[in-house]
Amino acid sequence: MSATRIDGKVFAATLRTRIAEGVAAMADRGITPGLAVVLVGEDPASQVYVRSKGKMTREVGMNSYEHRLPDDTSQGDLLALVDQLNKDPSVNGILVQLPLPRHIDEEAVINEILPEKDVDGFTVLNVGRLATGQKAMVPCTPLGCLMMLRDQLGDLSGKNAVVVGRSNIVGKPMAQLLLRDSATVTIAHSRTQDLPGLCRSADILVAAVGRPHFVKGDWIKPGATVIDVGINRTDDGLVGDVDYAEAEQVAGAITPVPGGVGPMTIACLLANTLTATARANGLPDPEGLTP
Ligand SMILES: Nc1nc2c(c(=O)[nH]1)N[C@@H](CN(C=O)c1ccc(C(=O)N[C@@H](CCC(=O)O)C(=O)O)cc1)CN2
Repeated sequence: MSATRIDGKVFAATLRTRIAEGVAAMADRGITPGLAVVLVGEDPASQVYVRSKGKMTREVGMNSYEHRLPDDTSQGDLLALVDQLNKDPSVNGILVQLPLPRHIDEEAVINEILPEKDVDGFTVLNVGRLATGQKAMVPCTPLGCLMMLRDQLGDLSGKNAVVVGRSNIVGKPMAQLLLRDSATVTIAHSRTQDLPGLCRSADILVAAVGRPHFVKGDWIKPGATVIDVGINRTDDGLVGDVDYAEAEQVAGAITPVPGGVGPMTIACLLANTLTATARANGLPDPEGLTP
């Protein structure tokens, strides 16, 4: 039997409609959320993502501020721009597009962003808040995965979840979010023994390793929900970390690539910007946009 295809494009479009309604409600109070996106260099994929972020920000009624800097921008100049955005009251969210050129210390730049404007949820303070169950800004990709999982499965408590990949951007925060929903969580990585066997124990399998078609059909428990975070550019086009053709024969539900997790990343960035704006203005968190 073929798995249910979890359509991230449709899910993200619905989410953006709700965000636009939240933005309209804020406009009634004279508030317009503002998102600043900083791109350093000319990485082609990053350029596409940043353009798309700007377009969708404007479409939901927010102000979009784009800062495109040359590849040889110094770390000092980038930090100065982040400081300027930190101080700008019209900017509620700041995102520095990753990856940064090699001569720039990514951690230093990210941690320069004020935690309350850190709509990526990458600063040490937000990471710590998420890990300790406090109100945090939550990284966009795992937040999008969580929304799709809850929509698909309802209550996640007691489910066995395996997250393959331990990056700061996806694997670790994904595991924290699943744990917060009382799933039993294992983080797997390159040194994990019997990875196929471990994956076969998962009711929820999240693949975030950055290796094309790494997870095979016979690694999947029949009926499991599979979330594929991979975005790998190959000669055959864009493919995920999961061998979709094999996996859909076994899984209960699965996200495709493209059109699965990817579109949710930008929708959740807008959700976080709305949340940051609400918090900055002493308003309650918008409903359904935070974990
Ligand atoms: N500061 C950040 N940098 C990066 C992040 C991030 O969350 N914050 N994530 C990724 C890139 N990314 C957003 O920035 C992103 C990746 C993919 C998509 C997406 O919609 N993908 C489509 C396919 C699009 C394509 O053809 O490339 C899909 O999967 O359907 C959106 C955003 C790294 N950097």
